[in-house]
Amino acid sequence: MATQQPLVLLVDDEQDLCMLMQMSLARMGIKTHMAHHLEQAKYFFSEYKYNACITDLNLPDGSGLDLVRHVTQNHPKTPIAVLTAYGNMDIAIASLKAGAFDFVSKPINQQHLQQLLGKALLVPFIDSESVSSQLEFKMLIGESQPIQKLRESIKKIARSQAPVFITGESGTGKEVVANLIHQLSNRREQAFIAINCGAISEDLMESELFGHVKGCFSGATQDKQGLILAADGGSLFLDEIAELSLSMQAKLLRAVQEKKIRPLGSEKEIDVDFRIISASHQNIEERVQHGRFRQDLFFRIHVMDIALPPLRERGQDILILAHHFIEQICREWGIVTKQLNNAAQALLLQNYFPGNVRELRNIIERAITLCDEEFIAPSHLQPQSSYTTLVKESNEKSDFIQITQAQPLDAAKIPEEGLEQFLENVEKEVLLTALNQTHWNRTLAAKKLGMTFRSLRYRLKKFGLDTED
Ligand SMILES: Nc1ncnc2c1ncn2[C@@H]1O[C@H](COP(=O)(O)OP(=O)(O)OP(=O)(O)O)[C@@H](O)[C@H]1O
Repeated sequence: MATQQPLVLLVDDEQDLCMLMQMSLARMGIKTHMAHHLEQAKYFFSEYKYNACITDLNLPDGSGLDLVRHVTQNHPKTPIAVLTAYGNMDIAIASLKAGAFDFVSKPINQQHLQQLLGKALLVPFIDSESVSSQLEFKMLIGESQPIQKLRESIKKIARSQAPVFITGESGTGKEVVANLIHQLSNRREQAFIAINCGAISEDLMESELFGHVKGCFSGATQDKQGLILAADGGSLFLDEIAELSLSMQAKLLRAVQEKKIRPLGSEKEIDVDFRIISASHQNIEERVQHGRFRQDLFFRIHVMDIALPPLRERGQDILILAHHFIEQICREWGIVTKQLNNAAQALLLQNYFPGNVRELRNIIERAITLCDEEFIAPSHLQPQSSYTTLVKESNEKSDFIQITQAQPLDAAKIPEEGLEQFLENVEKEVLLTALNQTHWNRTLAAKKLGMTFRSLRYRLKKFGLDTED
């Protein structure tokens, strides 16, 4: 908490309630002002510098939501929380979307109020437009309309404590966005912990997330802190959350709801305060309908949502990102920055990019390796492998398209490359066909191939086709 006595504005037309909150906050050493009308609150904001504000939503001369917007716009450093009628989640969510920090349900629980203020006053929001825009433009490259709109939503979302759910195809930047939300939030001084739930095996998941105590299973030679506890005070990013098993979902729900965890083999529960940001490239609502994702967990993690556009729908961002990656890679490698010639730019603009921004980066990295001249040409822009643009219209000619078909099996002929290699080639072709038919949606591809997502990932890794690393 700030060393100077913090000043908080309480806005409610119920004077008794204001007094009650005033007494409760005074016990925390917090000084308060009271306003009973919207206009009065705005006037106070023009006269004083507040460390936080709590407002009712129904004010005699307007809505508390107006005050949330006013404060978000004009006093971005001040967290503002709203008072809502018990159980009115819709309005609470609308306030969070408008930029509110958090909400407190009436009748007010003193302990909750104090916790909320404690958190609000702990670390101030970034108040300087220039610092926050520097971060936004450095971490999230792109100028297209969807990206400009995204930056606006991220700024509002970063001001709240609410769980965020991010959807988007693989490689669209879900982790980049989750990290940016964290960096712009007042949790930025604590850890941002990212986990890919699809990459950790079921048996290890509980110990990874919740930790374990020494000796609770063979191999547990010492206590281990779980990732949730590592995110204490900060943000936990669960990528591919739909991959969690139902039993892990139940445990996670408890951690999110109760803000407590129990490491494997431990008797003791540990308090933990983390903001959950999750992501999936799958249709999670469909999984809820099919009973494969818990509805109660879905509601908990899905308070604010963000949908990321695929790269192919971001127009000139393809070139902006390509230039960004060229500069970044050439700088890292200590070589003179290269340029894309016109034909190379045109070629990039017509690519489908099933692997989105990650795929673009890989193509650029490879082009820089192949190109000895100053200008990168189409011949340097080799796709990640022969499958990259197979999803493009089949009659559209592109330098990217280099389809190699497995030769049909001639039963009378022994393959020259040997059985192992032959079978591997066939396996690879089948994987690529399934991936292309599903536009690189690995979950659908796995389904088509009658295998689990994990098994598909294992095979893709084996062939170096996993675009996820
Ligand atoms: N807007 C962007 N600006 C700069 N780099 C980006 C942007 N979007 C994505 N990237 C880069 O692309 C790569 C993939 O991004 P990220 O891991 O965030 O995608 P993702 O959607 O989380 O992927 P997955 O679903 O496979 O986990 C990273 O190297 C990231 O830095």
